Amino acid sequence: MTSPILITGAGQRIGLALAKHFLSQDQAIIITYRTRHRAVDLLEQQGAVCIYADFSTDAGISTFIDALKQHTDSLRAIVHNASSWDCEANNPDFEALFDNMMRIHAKTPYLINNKCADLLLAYQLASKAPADIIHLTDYVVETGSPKHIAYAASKAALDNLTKSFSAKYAPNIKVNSVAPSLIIFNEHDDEAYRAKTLKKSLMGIEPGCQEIINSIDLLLQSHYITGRALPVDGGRHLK
Ligand SMILES: NC(=O)C1=CN([C@@H]2O[C@H](COP(=O)(O)OP(=O)(O)OC[C@H]3O[C@@H](n4cnc5c(N)ncnc54)[C@H](OP(=O)(O)O)[C@@H]3O)[C@@H](O)[C@H]2O)C=CC1
Ligand SMILES: Nc1nc2c(c(=O)[nH]1)N=C([C@H](O)[C@@H](O)CO)CN2
Repeated sequence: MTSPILITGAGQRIGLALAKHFLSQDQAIIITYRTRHRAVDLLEQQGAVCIYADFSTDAGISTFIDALKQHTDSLRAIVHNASSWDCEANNPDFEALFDNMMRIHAKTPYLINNKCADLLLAYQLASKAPADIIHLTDYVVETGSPKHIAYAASKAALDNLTKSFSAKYAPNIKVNSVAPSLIIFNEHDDEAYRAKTLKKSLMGIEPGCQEIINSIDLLLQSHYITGRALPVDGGRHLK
C-alpha cells in the first residue's frame, strides 16, 4: 500500500518545494491549495492529488476532511504547512485577525489531527512503522512578536498541540514541530527589510527551502523523535 503524504498549503514556496521533493522520491502526495497557482497544475500532471481547501471557516476545514477521505484510506504523514503571516498593522479588525490566525494555525491542524488519525493508523498497521504529523511553527513561539502578536500566539498554540498529540498518539504516530526563522523572503520584501532580517541570525543568510526539506526528512526517518520542536533558525536565539 503506498500511503501518500498530505501537505497543506503546497501551491507555493516551502509547501511547493516539499511537494516537488517528495514526488522526486516517488513518494505519493496529496496537497491542498487555495489559489490555483500554475504550480498546482504541474504537480497534478506529475501525479499529485490536489484538493482545493480554504481553511478560513470551520465549514471549509470540514469540507476538506471529507474530500480527503474520498481520496485515500491511509496517510504516511501529515505536514501542516498552510499559514497566513498576517499582522496587526494590516488588520485593525483585531477580532477577525485573531480568529483567522487561530483557525489556520491551530484549529485546522487540531481538527485534521483528530479526525484523520485513522488514516495515519492505517499506514502504521500495514507498515509496522510509526506515521508522522509535522507542524510548521515559527521561531517566534519562543519569543513572541510585537508586530505579529496574533500570528505568534497562534503558532505557540500549534507548538502546544505538538506536545498533546505526541502523547495522545504515541507510539503509533510521532508528532513534531519544525520551528523556522527566516527561510525565504517574500517577493515584496525590500532591501532594507532583507538586510535587517539577515542580521537577526548568527548565520546571516536566507537559507532556502532545502533546510525545511532536510528537517522534515530527518523527522520522517526517525522512529524515536516525538513531541519535539526542531529549530531551523540560524542561531537567531543567540544573537
Ligand atoms: N517563509 C519563511 O521564511 C518562514 C515560514 N515559516 C512557516 O513555514 C510554513 C511555510 O511558509 P511559506 O512557504 O512562507 O508560507 P506561505 O506564506 O507561502 O503560505 C503557504 C500557503 O498557505 C496557504 N494559505 C494561507 N491561508 C490559507 C487558508 N485560509 N486556507 C488554505 N490555505 C491557506 C496559502 O495559500 P494561497 O497560495 O492561496 O495564498 C499559501 O500557498 C508556514 O507555516 C510558515 O508560517 C516560519 C518561519 C519563516
Ligand atoms: N506563512 C508565512 N509565515 C511566515 C513567513 C511567510 O512568508 N509566510 N515569513 C516569516 C519571516 O521569514 C520571518 O521568519 C523572518 O522575518 C515568518 N513566518
